[in-house]
Order: sequence, then C-alpha cells, then structure tokens
Amino acid sequence: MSFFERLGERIDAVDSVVSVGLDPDPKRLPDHLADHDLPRWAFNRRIIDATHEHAACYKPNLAFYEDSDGWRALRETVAYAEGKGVPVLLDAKRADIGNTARQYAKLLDRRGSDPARGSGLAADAITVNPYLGRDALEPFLSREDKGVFVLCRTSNPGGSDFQNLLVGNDKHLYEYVAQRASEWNVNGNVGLVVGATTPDELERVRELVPDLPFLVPGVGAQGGDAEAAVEFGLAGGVGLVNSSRGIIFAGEGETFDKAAGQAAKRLKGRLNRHRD
Ligand SMILES: O=c1ccn([C@@H]2O[C@H](COP(=O)(O)O)[C@@H](O)[C@H]2O)c(=O)[nH]1
Repeated sequence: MSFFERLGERIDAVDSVVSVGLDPDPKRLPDHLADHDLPRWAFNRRIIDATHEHAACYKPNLAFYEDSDGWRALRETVAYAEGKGVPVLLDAKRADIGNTARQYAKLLDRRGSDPARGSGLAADAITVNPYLGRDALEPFLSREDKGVFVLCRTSNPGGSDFQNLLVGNDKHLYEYVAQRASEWNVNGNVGLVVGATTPDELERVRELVPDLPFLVPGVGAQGGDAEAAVEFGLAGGVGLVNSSRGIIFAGEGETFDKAAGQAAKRLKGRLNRHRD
C-alpha cells in the first residue's frame, strides 16, 4: 500500500487531516520533565498519548533533534507513534548530490537494533528541497512506499524572495516546482509543501496540480488561513494541515498534555467544518 493510501485510511479512521508537529524546543519544555533521561522524548510521549485520536500524522522537524540525545528522543518518538498506528512525516528538507542524498534517504529505512550502525528511523514520509533538481531527490522518489513532500511555496515571510520570482517571464518559480514535482510523481508518492500563509498561491498551486496532496504548514502560530488550507490542500480528501507550537505548547506545567489534546481536537473540528 502506498503512503498516500495509508494516509487516506488514517484520515478516515480519525476523521482528521491534522498533522501534529513535534517540535519540542528544549527551552519551552515544562520544568518537571527536566530530570528525565530524555526530556524531549518524555514530552513527545505525553503529547502523543493526548493527541493521537486527532492526529492524521505526526511531523517531527529534525531541527529539534540534531544532537546525540535528540536522535535517541526521535527514534523513541517515531517508534511510539508507529505503535499508535499514526504515520510519521519527517520534516527534514533534505536533498544533495546523489551519493550524499542516498545517505539522507536512509532516514526512511527500517529501524535496526543498533543505532550506532546508522540504521534508519522507519519514517513514513519526508520533506525534501527541490533546489538541487531531480537527481538529488531520486533516492527519495524511488521509495514507492514512502511519501515525499517537495517544498513548493513555503510559509515564511521570505518565501517570496526566490519562490515568487518570475521564471521565463511567464511563471513563478513555485509554479514550475509544482509542475516538475507532478512530473516526478511516477510512483504516486509525491506531495507538495505549500504554506497556509499565502492562500492565493495555495489556490494557484492547486489549479496547476489537481491530484497532488499537500502538506500545509502555517496554521496556528504563523496565523495562516485554515479554510484555504483545507479547500486547496486536499486531493481526493487526502492532505495534511500542520500545527506545531499551537498544539504542543497550548498549555504549560503538569497539564500541558491535556491542553495539547484539546488544541488538536479544536483544530480538527475547525478544519472539518471546511471539509466536504
Ligand atoms: O513552509 C514551511 C515548511 C515547513 N514548516 C515547518 O512546519 C512547522 C510549523 O510550526 P508552527 O509552530 O505551527 O509554526 C515547523 O516545523 C516549520 O519548520 C513551516 O512552518 N513552513
């Protein structure tokens, strides 16, 4: 079964397109978790326990794990989410020359018993950067069972610096990226990252590629347009609308997880009002 088929089943099972972003900024973790061997893992476990009924997927951003304890926390987190039956999308934004990209793609490999031997995380999907071109993405695109979300129009204010440049005087760069990514979708495993903070671009990308599912970040802390995220983000009902800080840091102190569960449920309800 392909990643998007599995994702579709998960969306139906929980009636939710919410992607819960697991970005456990160490500075924002509740004080009572500080003594834990791996505070980020302790935090994520309680977030997963509280939110999984509302989560179509979990999206850990690798930036929050790239140190030795972080990798351990991430491995535990991915395995735990998998145990709850929730797909995991690694927000890694990877790409490089083929020889290096093949190493990056190992993130998707099966977990082994010995992390020191460089075994993978067994994640279900990953975000990638199209700037280096198709060959840099081949090790990801060739993984038929994994989802590959190509950055298309990012949600940050500077997303327009390059992505909105006119190329060949007729199209914006992000429009070319959408079309090329669609051509790369020979295995039915390609999606796009398009931010909710630029609803006009979101609509335009949907016009260009009617069949690609989107990961739409930028709802919540970045103030993006939740209605547009649902209206344009889904293809055949499949797609993801992500919120990270708006869910995981919805509360503080001992009951942070309860607040996160409520925030995930609230976002699910808000998004579902706009689903067919
Ligand atoms: O265009 C993009 C691509 C990725 N992101 C990532 O999504 C989350 C958003 O976090 P919030 O706390 O909900 O703002 C984070 O991991 C970003 O790096 C994005 O925001 N925009």
